[in-house]
Amino acid sequence: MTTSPVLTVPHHPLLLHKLSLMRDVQTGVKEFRELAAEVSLLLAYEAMRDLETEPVTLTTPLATAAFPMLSGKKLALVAILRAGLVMTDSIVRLVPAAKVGHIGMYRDPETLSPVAYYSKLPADIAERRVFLTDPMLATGGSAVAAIENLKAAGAQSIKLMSILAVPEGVKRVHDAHPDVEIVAAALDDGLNDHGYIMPGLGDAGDRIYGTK
Ligand SMILES: O=P(O)(O)OC[C@H]1O[C@H](OP(=O)(O)OP(=O)(O)O)[C@H](O)[C@@H]1O
Ligand SMILES: O=c1cc[nH]c(=O)[nH]1
Ligand SMILES: [Mg+2]
Repeated sequence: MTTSPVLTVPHHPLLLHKLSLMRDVQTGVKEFRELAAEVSLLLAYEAMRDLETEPVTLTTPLATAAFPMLSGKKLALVAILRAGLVMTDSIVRLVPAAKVGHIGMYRDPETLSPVAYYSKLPADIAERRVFLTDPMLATGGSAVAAIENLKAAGAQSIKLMSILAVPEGVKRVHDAHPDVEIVAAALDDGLNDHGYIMPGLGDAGDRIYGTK
């Protein structure tokens, strides 16, 4: 059976409002970082909608009955550095038993190709559902390289969580990895001549960490 690649854009008012504040050039580092963390939680709510549960018998103060608890594969959150870090740092509060991996990668400003400089992943990543985080899915080069890294390490179930995506980035990821579902807060128009998402929010890493 073949299935179509999945892109999910939740269109939730809270998510869109916070994303609009992130886009505003007047928003400073502290507020941008806080908003990125909040948007990440809302994205995780959507991305983790299909986590498995099983009934577990519990006793409330009034009755004993079966209630849903998470079951199935354990989770791994993997950040593409730097900008993905703010997302995993936030989401891990929702799923504190998740293991956290890091893939260091920056995009060469001339070629727009990803340059990998670090990788540390959970040893049992093959047995975990992986949520890969990077706020910006632009050309898609970084995400495709990170997914290749994850699959080479054995990962079998991967979802990509991005705050902003553009159609060319989504297509590049899905052409290379049709099994990877993408969850994004918004799908913007496209890329400018420097590979930046338009209208976008600028350089996510620089806005999170106050660098230039
Ligand atoms: O889809 P792509 O065209 O590959 O671009 C997206 C990448 O660019 C940004 O990282 P950046 O290179 O700025 O690194 P940083 O997070 O360290 O700032 C962003 O966080 C993605 O990783
Ligand atoms: O718009 C963009 C594109 C790539 N990386 C960013 O941080 N922003
Ligand atoms: Mg950057």
